[in-house]
Amino acid sequence: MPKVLVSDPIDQVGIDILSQVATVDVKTTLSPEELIQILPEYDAIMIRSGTKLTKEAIEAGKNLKIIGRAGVGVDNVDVPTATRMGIVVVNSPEGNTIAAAEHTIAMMMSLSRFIPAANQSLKGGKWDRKSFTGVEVYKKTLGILGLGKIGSHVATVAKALGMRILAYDPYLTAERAEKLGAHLVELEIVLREADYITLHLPKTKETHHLINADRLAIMKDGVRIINCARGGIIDEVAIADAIKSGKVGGIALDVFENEPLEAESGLRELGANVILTPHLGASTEEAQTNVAVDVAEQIRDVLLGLPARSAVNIPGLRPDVWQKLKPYLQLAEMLGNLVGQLAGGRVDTLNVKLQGEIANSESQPIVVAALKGLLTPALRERVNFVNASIEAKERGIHVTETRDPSVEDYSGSIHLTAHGSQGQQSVTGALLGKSEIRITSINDFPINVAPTHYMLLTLHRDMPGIIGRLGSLLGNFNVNIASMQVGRRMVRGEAVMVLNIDDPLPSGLLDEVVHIQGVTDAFVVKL
Ligand SMILES: NC(=O)c1ccc[n+]([C@@H]2O[C@H](COP(=O)([O-])OP(=O)(O)OC[C@H]3O[C@@H](n4cnc5c(N)ncnc54)[C@H](O)[C@@H]3O)[C@@H](O)[C@H]2O)c1
Ligand SMILES: O=C(O)[C@H](O)COP(=O)(O)O
Repeated sequence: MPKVLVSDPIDQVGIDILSQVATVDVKTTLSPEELIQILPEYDAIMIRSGTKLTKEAIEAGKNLKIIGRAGVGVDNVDVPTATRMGIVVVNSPEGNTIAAAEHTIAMMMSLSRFIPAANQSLKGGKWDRKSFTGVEVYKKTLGILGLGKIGSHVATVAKALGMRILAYDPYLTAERAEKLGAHLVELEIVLREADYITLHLPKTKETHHLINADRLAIMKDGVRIINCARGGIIDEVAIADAIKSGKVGGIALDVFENEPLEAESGLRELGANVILTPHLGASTEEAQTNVAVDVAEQIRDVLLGLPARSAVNIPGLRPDVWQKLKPYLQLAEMLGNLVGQLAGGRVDTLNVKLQGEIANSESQPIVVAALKGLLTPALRERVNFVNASIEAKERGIHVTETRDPSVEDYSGSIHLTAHGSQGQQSVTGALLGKSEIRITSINDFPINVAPTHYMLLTLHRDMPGIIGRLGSLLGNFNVNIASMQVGRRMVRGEAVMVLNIDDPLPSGLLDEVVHIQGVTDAFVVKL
């Protein structure tokens, strides 16, 4: 049974799903060193934001097949290292959207009405009404930085509260923003005009300290800022100074540059207009059930050899799409392997052409499967669907894609052309029925061959006696021929012959095959 480590608190429903297929160890208090020590034992790990999967930790996880993040942000996972090691990284992109958006609205209302401070005062024995006169959000301007899933829900709710919404998101269309009742504008306009600013961006190099002293300076006096996205998008020193100077009227932070927030952090010292929560955005019963089910199901599926639906480092496939594509993925992988072996030396370019009904399908998984096949002779089990593209890129293999829905020889077919140090080779394959794989052309010679483990291919002149001479040669070396096919474009012209053989070709025999009169080239293929 595979082993799964759960290293952050995850809803029991997720553990139950994992237990269907794996031995599950829940260890939520591991130090980074302890994690590195035990990670080699595990096939999968399920985490939240608490566990840091650094390069060193992932490299220690020699047997890891999948990292499951029960939540959205994968900034605590070194995804490039996981990808290079062929480890799928999955998350739950939508499971906690509503929870995080509602926490944001709660933060905005709490900032406006001093609810946490008033509560603390009352419980401290006071009846102080004067200190806690708030402001209304109605008719105020809310600036949303990042109008993705959470930002969009915040916009919808804020609109219903009567707010004017400005949004900054360079990757979004103005039409999408308008549909949400938001005006898409430049960052500077949001900063200058908003009464409230809320962040819903990923943490990236560009968003690091997006809110810094210079940007705080151009904001409206008394602006209130909410960050339920990621620590580090706001410069914490700059914002603390802006609170102290009165430039900023209030801040509500759920996330911090360092988590857990240091005991001695200056943020803890600030007054009633500063609200801090310990990364609670996703902490609702509903969200925790959603993300646990979402991610545990993906870990279970990957351990069973099925695809993940929301992988961040390979194209995720819905089960129905995967069912349809699966035989084509096998076909593409076989063809990639075949064309790579025919090409022999270094391959510089691979063209993947999708023909017939498959031409309108999602191409990326098929391209990845072809690359996996192409690289398998060199990399063996080191290459998989996760790292095939990156391995190909690192080897300088340029991939092009074309589509031709008009090809009707078979319902759907895949044509691969490899250019490399030893010239150009091409192969085509199709499905017979729903899933039987056939090689249907080699270097544009039409054939119809079911691929087998060992094959011998010749390029030769179509002339009497050549098949007999090849048959006798193999017979003399005790190589059994299972089937044979010849493909030619014209009588007595160039031809290709494919022999399915039961045994590997003895060493040295290929040279003798090439020396048969009329044979111009020969290849041994092992699939
Ligand atoms: N506090 C929590 O517990 C909690 C819970 C869930 C998500 N999150 C965090 O909230 C953030 C948003 O999550 P989401 O699910 O809405 O993500 P999302 O991917 O749906 O939305 C992010 C949006 O940010 C935009 N964006 C990216 N780079 C940008 C840039 N440089 N400037 C402006 N916009 C940019 C994208 O175009 C996208 O529309 C993430 O950082 C996520 O990790 C926090
Ligand atoms: O990115 C997320 O999903 C949130 O930050 C939630 O993090 P958590 O799973 O640690 O609550």
